[in-house]
Amino acid sequence: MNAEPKISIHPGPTLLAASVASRLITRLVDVQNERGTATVVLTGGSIGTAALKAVWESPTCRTVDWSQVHFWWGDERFLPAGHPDRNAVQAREALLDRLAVDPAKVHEFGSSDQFPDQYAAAADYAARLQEAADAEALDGAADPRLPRFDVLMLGVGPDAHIASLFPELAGIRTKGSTVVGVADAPKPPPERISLTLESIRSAEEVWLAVAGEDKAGAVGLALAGAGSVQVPAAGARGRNKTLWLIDQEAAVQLPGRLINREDAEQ
Ligand SMILES: O=C1O[C@H](COP(=O)(O)O)[C@@H](O)[C@H](O)[C@H]1O
Repeated sequence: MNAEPKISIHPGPTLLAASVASRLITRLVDVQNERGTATVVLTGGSIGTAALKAVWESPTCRTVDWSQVHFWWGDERFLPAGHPDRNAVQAREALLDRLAVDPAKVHEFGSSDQFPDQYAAAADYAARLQEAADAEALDGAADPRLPRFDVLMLGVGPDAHIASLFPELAGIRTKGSTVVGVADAPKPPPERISLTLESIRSAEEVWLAVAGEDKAGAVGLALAGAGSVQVPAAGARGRNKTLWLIDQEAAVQLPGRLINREDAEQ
C-alpha cells in the first residue's frame, strides 16, 4: 500500500530548492538518530541539483553525519564518467565533493567507458542494489532486491517523465526488474539507465520537486489521477509518504479540489 500524495506549494524555484534542502537535512538527521545510517536516492534535473546546492549553503548542513549516508541515483545518462551531463557529476559538483562522504557509500551508475551498453550498466546497478539489500538483511524489507530507501527524490519533465522513465516507452512498462536500460529517450541523451517504477515505489518516502509553468500540465495530470504509462509521475509514490514540492507556476493546472486540501503540507 503506497501513500496518497500531499502537496506543498512554494512561491518560486529558489525557495522551493531551499525547502527541499531543509527537509532533506531534517529527514537524514532523524533517520540517523533512529538507525545510524541513512539512505537517499538522488535525482538529476534543475530543482534536484539546486536543492543539493541549497543543502551545502544551509547553516544546518553539518547536522548530518555525511559519512553515514548512502547515496544512490534514480537515473543516469549513459555517458563517459566525467561528462558534465551525468547526474552524478552534477551532484558531486553541487554537494558531494564538498562533504566528508564515505566513497564506499556513493553508488553511481556505471558509465559508457566502463560498460558496452546501457543494459550492461543497468544489470551492474541491479546487482549492486541486491548486494546492498543482502548486506542489510532487513526483516520485512519493502523489496528483498533493494536496500531500504529512506528518501527518494525525483524531478518531473514537461512530458511527466520521472527518473528516465518516459511516457509510453518500454522503461515505464517494465515489471520484474529493479533497473532498466533505456534507448530512444526523447530527451537527450537517448541512452540512459533508470530505476523502475517498482523500485521507486519501494522507497519509504518519495519527494517530487518541480518548478515552472512548462511542468504545470504534467503536475496537473499526475495529481488528477492519470495512468502511469501515459504520465509516469502519476505512479511515483512512497510507502509512507508521497510529497509533491512544487512552485506556484507548476501548480497552475492543479485540480482545484487538491489546492485547498486540508492535509496539504504548508
Ligand atoms: O533528464 C532528466 O530530467 C528529469 C527532469 O529534469 P528537469 O531539469 O526538467 O527538472 C530529471 O528528474 C532526471 O533525473 C534527469 O535525468
